[in-house]
Amino acid sequence: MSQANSVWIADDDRSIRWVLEKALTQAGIITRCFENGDELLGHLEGDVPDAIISDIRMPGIDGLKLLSRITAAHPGLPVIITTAHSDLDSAVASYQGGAFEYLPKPFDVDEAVATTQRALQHANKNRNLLPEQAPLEPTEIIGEAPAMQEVFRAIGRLSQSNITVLINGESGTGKELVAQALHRHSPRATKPFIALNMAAIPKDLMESELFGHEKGAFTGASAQRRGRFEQANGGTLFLDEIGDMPADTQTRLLRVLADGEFYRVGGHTPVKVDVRIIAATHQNLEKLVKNNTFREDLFHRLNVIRMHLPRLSERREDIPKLMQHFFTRAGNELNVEPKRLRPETEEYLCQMEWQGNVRQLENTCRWLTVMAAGREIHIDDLPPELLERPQGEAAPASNWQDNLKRWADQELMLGRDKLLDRAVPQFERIMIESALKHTHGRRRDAANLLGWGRNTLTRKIKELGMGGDDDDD
Ligand SMILES: Nc1ncnc2c1ncn2[C@@H]1O[C@H](COP(=O)(O)OP(=O)(O)OP(=O)(O)O)[C@@H](O)[C@H]1O
Repeated sequence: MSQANSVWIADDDRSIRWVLEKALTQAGIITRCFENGDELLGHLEGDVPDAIISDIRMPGIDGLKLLSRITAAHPGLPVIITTAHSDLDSAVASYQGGAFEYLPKPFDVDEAVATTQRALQHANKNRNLLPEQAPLEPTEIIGEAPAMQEVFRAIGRLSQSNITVLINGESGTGKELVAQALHRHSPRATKPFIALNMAAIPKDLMESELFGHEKGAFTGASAQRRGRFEQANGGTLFLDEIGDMPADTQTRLLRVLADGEFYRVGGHTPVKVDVRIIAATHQNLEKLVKNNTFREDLFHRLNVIRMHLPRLSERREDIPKLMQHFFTRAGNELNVEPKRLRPETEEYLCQMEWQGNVRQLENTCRWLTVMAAGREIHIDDLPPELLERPQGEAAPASNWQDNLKRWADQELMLGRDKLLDRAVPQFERIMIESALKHTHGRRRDAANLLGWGRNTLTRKIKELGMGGDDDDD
């Protein structure tokens, strides 16, 4: 099979085109230059190179649009984006659009050549891809919030490495999605990505699940079985909820990481593997180490690069886009037109807590796609559990004004009126109850604490139907 060796360059700057062409030709790469993206696109209809280098800003179609057109028409064709604005946004956008790499300008010529060579190697690998190991279906990661951009940047930076990564974040924040992206953008992309959730496997089966077993190793082991480590050989093993891994398994895992080999359960021959580990947890591993439930040495092995995924309520600005994305997906899956949110519904959903994070949001969109009658989603269409405060969720005492505001907004959005008629009596009732509790039922003292006269308090108690005899003083 021929080696990938041709690169197309789109840049409106003549000197850049010249420098790149010269350096790449010297490195034995066949180049072709275009002054802008439109010209390059035009030629793509007749011929396809092995890699593309494109500037981000050009007259006509810009580099990012060009990138999305190319990846749509030729998935797997590596595109390197060069940018004079090595700012976050463009880097993130190029990652999201599927750039192979971004080169901030002014770039070092040797670096540009090395990056191009890597892109060509990648193209070679894709060509030689074994049909049995299809690459993962890429799932777009939505995120414009600064913390998510930080995550994209890290994925970009780590894209050529095999380094161990530890991802922290609550359940449903997208840890597995990020682990997949790390894999897809790594030199192991064409090898397996195996995900395993420690919390979901019974303790006694964990070792056999990870390391496999020999025939007869235990009752029920009727045949030899390869474990996840062997399945992931050459690729990535994603260990979710690593904090739930039992102590014995932690010890074995540590040994595999140190030696690159292990024994199947009941086996005597070591099995060699080359596996990249990405671990994730919603727990505070440092705390588990302090409590002696997690091995400190294992923690240090895993904690090489740390990534944090914020709760959805800490990146509310992403909610509208995420919902749009999930509606489109659910619409496609169910073969119906994607639902749309009315502005007040969107506003209402944006201020919710989303304890289950992105997963809960995704499930809600799927539910709405099935259940909502019309194309537009009204607040009334929302599932009942979203219209009430979840059970057991107490309003934080220090921030009652925010909660009150949220309540008022919610009532108004639901089309209710005469809010004060309900809110003021409730407010007074709470104040009176607290004051009376504090004074063990002595009304005179309670009235003082509240700043009312004694008679006012008595009247209010009567009006509010709070009952009880005038018991005191
Ligand atoms: N930023 C995002 N953009 C698009 N989809 C997302 C995003 N984050 C999460 N999702 C989707 O939300 C769901 C939950 O994500 P994922 O399984 O990666 O979370 P997790 O943190 O690994 O959860 P758990 O710890 O409970 O396994 C998945 O269907 C995933 O595709």
